[in-house]
Amino acid sequence: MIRAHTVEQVRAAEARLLAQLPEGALMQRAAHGLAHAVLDLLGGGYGRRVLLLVGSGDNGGDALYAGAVLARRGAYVEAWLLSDKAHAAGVAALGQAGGVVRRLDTSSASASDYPTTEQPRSSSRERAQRATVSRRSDFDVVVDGIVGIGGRPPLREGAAAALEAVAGVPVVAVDTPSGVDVDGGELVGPHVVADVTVTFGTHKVAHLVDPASTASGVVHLVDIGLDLPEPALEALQPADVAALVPRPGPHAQKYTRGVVGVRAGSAAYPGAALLCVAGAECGLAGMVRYVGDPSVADRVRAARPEVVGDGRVQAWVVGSGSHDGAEEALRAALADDVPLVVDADALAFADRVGAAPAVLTPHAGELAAMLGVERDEIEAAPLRHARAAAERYRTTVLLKGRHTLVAEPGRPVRVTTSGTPWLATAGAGDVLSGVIGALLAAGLSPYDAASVGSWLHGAAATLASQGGPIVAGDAARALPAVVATLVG
Ligand SMILES: NC(=O)C1=CN([C@@H]2O[C@H](COP(=O)(O)OP(=O)(O)OC[C@H]3O[C@@H](n4cnc5c(N)ncnc54)[C@H](O)[C@@H]3O)[C@@H](O)[C@H]2O)[C@@H](O)CC1
Ligand SMILES: Nc1ncnc2c1ncn2[C@@H]1O[C@H](COP(=O)(O)OP(=O)(O)O)[C@@H](O)[C@H]1O
Ligand SMILES: [K+]
Repeated sequence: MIRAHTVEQVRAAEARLLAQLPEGALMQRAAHGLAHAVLDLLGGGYGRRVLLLVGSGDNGGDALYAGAVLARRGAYVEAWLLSDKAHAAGVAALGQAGGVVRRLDTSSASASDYPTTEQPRSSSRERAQRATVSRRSDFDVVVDGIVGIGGRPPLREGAAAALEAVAGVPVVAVDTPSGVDVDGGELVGPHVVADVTVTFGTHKVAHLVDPASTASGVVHLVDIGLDLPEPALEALQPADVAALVPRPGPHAQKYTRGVVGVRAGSAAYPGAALLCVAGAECGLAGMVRYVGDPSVADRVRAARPEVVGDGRVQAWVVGSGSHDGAEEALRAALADDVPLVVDADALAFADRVGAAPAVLTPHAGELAAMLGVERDEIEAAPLRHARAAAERYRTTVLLKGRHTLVAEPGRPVRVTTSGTPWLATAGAGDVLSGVIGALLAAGLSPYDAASVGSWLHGAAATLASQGGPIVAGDAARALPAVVATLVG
């Protein structure tokens, strides 16, 4: 499991640890982890050219101490101090290791004000090294130590101008890309876009949740020994999914494995019925029933001979492509008093679900309609809105997107990091609702069914895609192979 904690949780854990350790020990752990990640990225230290952007807090301290390690490994390291309050001991350490420190006046900053070739007092060895640093774009890497968990977004003007001055150089962010909303994962103004983020102790919400996660690049976690409580957010990993995926026991029967019923599709959208059934037929439940318009039911049975008609089920999937039959389909499903997946057209009636165990599966547009806000507000703050919807409906809400979120009152939000943008294709959501229904029928809780189903759906898309285009049915067909690799 990958876990992410809030700034407040990290600070509390850090305070407990600091009380037991010699002064500065924690920052040294962080700085060494950071330096080694930069060395890995650069393939070594000698002859490499590193620029540190240093803010006023401990985030800058981490960058400066890491810079000292890199300088001792033979790198040319230059620090631009963006504040006159930069970490004093870190500045001294970098100087002693042979690094170059520049104090910048960020009050009048524009990108063109930043240093290019001219260098301050220096030894001949330093001058010789620096001769290779002829243009600002000649740095091999920028280490973003502007702000970490102490930052309040957006980035201040001076820091933003410094960034602009080195645009195009790969960036390693210290702890978080500076300027992002660390706990909310929102982007509210200028911020760093990192290639790699080296974080400490635990992931932060912004590393996993969109839109901020797109600014984090590859996230590398350095263990600094924090003892942490239940996280704010978690991302299932293959081993977690494998532990949760239902398997038939030696004496399994189709009924003990669970029966999933599908009330989806309509004469207007027969394909939704086929795709939802294809997801439900991933093999994780014992049987699939289909109930709907007779012409659609004929097509489902023709395509899928295993599918049977109405009868007892352990879970219903309702709404994908149901069109104007959604309200009636939801009413009929609710009458059975079993867990259900409420998708697409049925989401307009989500209030009727009441206390029934359920997974609501909106995309951003559907959630916008449910909450009475604009779609772009959901896209700018998916975590906030997924949580709000889970509270409003008192149930499990799965908000679809690049990093799908599963929110349930009182539980860490689960974020799906499997998948590929090729999955953004018509009907993919219908397949997802079917898979989640199968997992509910097999006995998983709504929270586990939603997060495991979403992970499998993303992994199946990646497997089917192989880096190229797919249609929704391709993801459905790849589901059994994904499950096989997990449980095999
Ligand atoms: N908490 C922990 O467990 C650890 C923290 N460490 C480092 O310490 C960092 C936190 O340090 P601090 O609490 O000193 O805070 P930061 O260094 O993250 O930032 C605080 C400083 O940045 C300035 N600032 C705030 N918003 C800004 C903005 N939008 N633009 C420019 N400047 C802004 C503030 O004036 C403040 O002085 C972590 O992110 C991490 O890098 C590590 O050294 C080790 C362990
Ligand atoms: N950029 C993306 N990267 C990865 N997955 C995506 C992306 N955009 C959408 N998806 C996934 O594709 C599916 C689309 O579902 P949905 O929007 O309901 O489409 P439809 O209504 O056509 O079935 C969801 O599972 C969603 O998480
Ligand atoms: K940073």
